Amino acid sequence: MSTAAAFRQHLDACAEEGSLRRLGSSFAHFIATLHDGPTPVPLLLACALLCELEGRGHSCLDLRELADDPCRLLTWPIEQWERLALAAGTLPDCAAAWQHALASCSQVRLAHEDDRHQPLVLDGDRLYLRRYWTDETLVAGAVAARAAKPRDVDPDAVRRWLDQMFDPLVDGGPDWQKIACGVAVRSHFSIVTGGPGTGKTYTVARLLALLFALAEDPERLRIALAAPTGKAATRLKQSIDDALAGLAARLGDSLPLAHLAGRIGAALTLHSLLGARPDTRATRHHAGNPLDVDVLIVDEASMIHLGMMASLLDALPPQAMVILLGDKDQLASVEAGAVLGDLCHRAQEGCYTAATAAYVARACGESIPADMLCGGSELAQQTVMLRKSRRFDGSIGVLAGAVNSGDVEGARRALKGAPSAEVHWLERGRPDDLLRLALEGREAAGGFGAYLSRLKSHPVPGTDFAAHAAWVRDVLHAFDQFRILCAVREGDWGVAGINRMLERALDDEGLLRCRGEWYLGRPVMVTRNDHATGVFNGDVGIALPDPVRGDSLRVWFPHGATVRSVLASRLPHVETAFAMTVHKVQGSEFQHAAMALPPLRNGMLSRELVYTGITRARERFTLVSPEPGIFGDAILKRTRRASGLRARLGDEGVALEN
Ligand SMILES: Nc1ncnc2c1ncn2[C@@H]1O[C@H](COP(=O)(O)OP(=O)(O)OP(=O)(O)O)[C@@H](O)[C@H]1O
Repeated sequence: MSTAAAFRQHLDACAEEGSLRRLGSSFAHFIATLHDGPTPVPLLLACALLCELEGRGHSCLDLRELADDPCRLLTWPIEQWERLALAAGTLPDCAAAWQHALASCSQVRLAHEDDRHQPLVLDGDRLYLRRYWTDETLVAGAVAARAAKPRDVDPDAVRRWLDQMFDPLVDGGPDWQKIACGVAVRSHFSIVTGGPGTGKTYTVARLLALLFALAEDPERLRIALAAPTGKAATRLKQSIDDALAGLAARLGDSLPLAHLAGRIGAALTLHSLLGARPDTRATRHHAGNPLDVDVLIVDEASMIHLGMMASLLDALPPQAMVILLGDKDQLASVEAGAVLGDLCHRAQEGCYTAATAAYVARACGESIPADMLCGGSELAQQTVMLRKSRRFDGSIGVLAGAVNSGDVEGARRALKGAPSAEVHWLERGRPDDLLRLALEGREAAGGFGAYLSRLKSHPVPGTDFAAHAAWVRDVLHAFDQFRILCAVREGDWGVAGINRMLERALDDEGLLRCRGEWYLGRPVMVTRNDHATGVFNGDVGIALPDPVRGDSLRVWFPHGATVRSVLASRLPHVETAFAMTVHKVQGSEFQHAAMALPPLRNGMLSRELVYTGITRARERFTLVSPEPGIFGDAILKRTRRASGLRARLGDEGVALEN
């Protein structure tokens, strides 16, 4: 048997025992079928590792890191790597040698060469699956071009309006919200990033008002609002409507803002905006059939994966401006890429040029601190980080800040609040503690108490539709007061186990009759997009009676200011949602969030995951963990995702910590 064939068998064995993704060994086999003669072993290994890392969200294989520190790259123990390396025989010993070994393979395209539809692309010391290289190239190109493409604005007019919209800061400047508006309005691409409650939507509402004020014909300005999930889209629209209503009152007759704001349609999910087609990556809107918009605002941009960002930018007409809103420190998308994190890589430092500072001084009346004038890419000039939280000025904010900066001791101190405090830690907790929190809360009518009591007051069948819809809205709202957030899916501390435990307890206590698959009050999360019923992955609804036929259960979902429903039996792809993974609650907030960390160190635990979980809590946050050390370990571990976006945008900066 040739060395290549023997190595392929070894990859199969690794897939069989679960140490490598099965897709990785299958892809290596596929590549071998395209090769005349025995396939070079480094190519087979690179294919398997590329797929392995793609499954963990990386967009490419970093050959430099593979050569220098494969265990760090793969987060494998040394023995696991050595076993694979031994089976591979002699491997290239540096990034240049890896490049050389791969560049001669016919299945690998060199980025600067003509495309012959090879499945792999080698770009410097990064190896890509073709699709990710194409997406990354498109995103980098579109972002750089749009950020550099100026809009024709009069800085003095911008200043006049901004001064009307913002009060001078009492605690000193700079007013980053004002700067964000001034900067965004001058180009076709911008980012407003900031933690929860820093005023991203407050700011973007002012930006919209500014655009109306500066437009020659504001009546014709086409504005679209979008977010990755239905829930985030609904929140965006609600927050923007509220902020515009407040601003309209402030601006009075100087701008017919209430009238203009009324013309902004509902916020859509990105899937709906782009016209995603079932079971394909194709969308109705693309460069050949662009979106019909002048201004696109996209919230919760940290959840957008590379492929989606590529589709979004491809579908934007050249004259449209796009503004991304999001928290760069939150968990990245489930799928490959950490696009917002990459684009905002230097947002903390600012990296503004003297020209930006001069524009900001004139258009916003603000001065950028000297230590932020280190110069940077066109994108850096269009990126503004909001730094002051208006919502989290108490313990939740202190905790989130400590976690975000990797300050384990500070985070531990912040967590040690009393049971009645905003933040509380059940060290050496057990799954039963989650049960108690869910059923009793930390105070009267906490946990799911409000939700369970609203459920009981359901109208009799045949009541008018409006009363039924009001009750459904009330139940959905009450359900959002509390949620259990899990880091993992499996085991006693995973969503499946905790949901089962809760259903049993609710049934035992006679609070819900959790018998069979569907029961009245079952909260569910959709796990797959279904165009036929119009529900999307991540949508959360509750099984409640039909308004007419009381014995038939429908699942009710929030739908803008109203509700919509689907017959429960038409929703095969759902799971119970008393407990949800932190990934799935991104874009949502709860009055009280209780986060469960599992007892074992797990690849899923990271600083971003803990930070995202904490910042889902509006008023109360409880951490339940059986092993105190896990929390500290988690916040010291940063998510690392290989990508070439930073380098392409000229914002590489410092290397990522582990
Ligand atoms: N400059 C300001 N002056 C007064 N209130 C403000 C200001 N900025 C924000 N707020 C208020 O702070 C709260 C949070 O603002 P906003 O919802 O815009 O934050 P956000 O960053 O979008 O939050 P999230 O990430 O949770 O969506 C809102 O009640 C908003 O009205």
